[in-house]
Amino acid sequence: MSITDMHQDLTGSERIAPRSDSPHPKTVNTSPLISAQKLTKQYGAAQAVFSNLDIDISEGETVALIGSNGAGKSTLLKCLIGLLPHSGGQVSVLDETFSGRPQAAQARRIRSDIGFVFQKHCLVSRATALTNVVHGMLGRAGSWRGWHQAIASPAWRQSAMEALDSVNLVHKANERVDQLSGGQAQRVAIARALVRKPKLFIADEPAASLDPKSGHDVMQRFVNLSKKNNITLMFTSHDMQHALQYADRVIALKNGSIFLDQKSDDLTAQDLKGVFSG
Ligand SMILES: Nc1ncnc2c1ncn2[C@@H]1O[C@H](COP(=O)(O)OP(=O)(O)OP(=O)(O)O)[C@@H](O)[C@H]1O
Repeated sequence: MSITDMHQDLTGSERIAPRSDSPHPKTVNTSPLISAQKLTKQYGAAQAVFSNLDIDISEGETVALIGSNGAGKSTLLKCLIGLLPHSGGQVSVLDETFSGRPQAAQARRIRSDIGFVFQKHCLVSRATALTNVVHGMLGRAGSWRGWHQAIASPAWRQSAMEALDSVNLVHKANERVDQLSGGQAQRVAIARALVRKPKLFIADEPAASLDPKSGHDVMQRFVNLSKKNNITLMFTSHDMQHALQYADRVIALKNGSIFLDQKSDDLTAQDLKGVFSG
């Protein structure tokens, strides 16, 4: 369902019921894993993308970041984990606190606790699913062994197989990624992120390239894995159904500010209407 269709469907203050197979209810630990105060980002001399944002994300939460094209979702994700320097304010993430950009050692520590999943899965298409999952270990000590499953340690290969198992793809371990469907490839990308045993998943439009059925399948698996392993998940999405159904909490950016920050269970159609209007 497109955003436009959803807006037409959602009228008044009608509540949006989670699907019966939704991962709700959720238990959420209260210690903040990410905390930003007065976060501001400006590219060069352009108008600030956002200003003075205050955000706290608790350990174990699943958070959807929504907003129109250009609202600043990807920029915010990157600023929150120090991949992009911010222009004002302060960020604490994974026990590292910085203003501007993290120091090199901080950046390494932060990155080592994050599993990334992107819209275009960014896998090596001519390599097997197993080798791609082993690639998740690149950046770890002795990581040259992460270039190919054949030179990976037995422990890493075992972890990679377990990660593939958790996305039900063990039977595809030795198939090249370019022989897999889009949904299967995205599940390999999730396994590659999971094998790092991260504390935080950062996912930019993880289901945007997929058809609706595969998109739901990938999101369902992704959220279930996050909950099972107590991994905090922040994902951006243009799909309101995904945001409502799979996130504990929805944050909407609009005109450089936080337009809405609510538990998904409490969100009404009326709340959502304004995110994309005006
Ligand atoms: N590297 C960059 N240099 C300059 N401006 C940038 C850069 N990256 C993003 N921007 C600008 O920052 C604003 C926010 O972009 P961003 O990609 O964060 O938005 P978004 O909400 O993720 O958009 P979309 O939904 O289209 O992916 C846009 O105006 C964009 O043009």
